Amino acid sequence: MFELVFTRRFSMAHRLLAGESERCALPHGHNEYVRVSLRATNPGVLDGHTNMVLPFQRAKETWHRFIDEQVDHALQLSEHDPLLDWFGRNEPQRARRILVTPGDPTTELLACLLMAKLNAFLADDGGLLTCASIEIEETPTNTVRYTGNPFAVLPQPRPAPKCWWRRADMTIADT
Ligand SMILES: Nc1nc2c(c(=O)[nH]1)N=C([C@H](O)[C@H](O)COP(=O)(O)OP(=O)(O)OP(=O)(O)O)CN2
Repeated sequence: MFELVFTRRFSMAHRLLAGESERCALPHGHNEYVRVSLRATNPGVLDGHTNMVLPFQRAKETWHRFIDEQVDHALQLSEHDPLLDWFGRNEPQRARRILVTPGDPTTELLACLLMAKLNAFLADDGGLLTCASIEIEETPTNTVRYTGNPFAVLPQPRPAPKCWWRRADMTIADT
């Protein structure tokens, strides 16, 4: 079966409060790569004319716009992080650039949130493709890969329509 594989780079900052590492609890940044593999939902044969699963541009346009305009240079914070309140009170304009996660914004969580978001975009575009796997290279030495259904592992803190990763829009938070 064909897979269309697209890679995008983004910069981000986060901190992890619930784990054991004091180092990770201080805000810090990474330049990351996200690589997605897309499969046809109803695979067919090449037609002898266009010979495409789908034009690359159509398959990746909304996704790359989301990564470039919303994820790139966003600060990622847990919805329990007190820094969220600080930004809301002191820099409300910048608070809109915070990607808010259900619990600590680890690479595992981000991979599944982004996969769910991509699948929402693909479903909204006719459901011709679905994301089969995602990889996030957090650092040159650490990569997380997820294959399968992201909802099998994602927390569900609120009803589905109130979770930004389930909506086919450009939101990165629910507040
Ligand atoms: N399972 C996870 N463990 C860790 C995550 C994560 O998302 N999932 N994230 C971090 C921190 O973000 C940390 O900044 C990166 O990890 P670390 O291994 O400390 O990165 P290094 O660049 O220092 O890696 P080296 O290969 O040791 O140079 C921590 N853990």
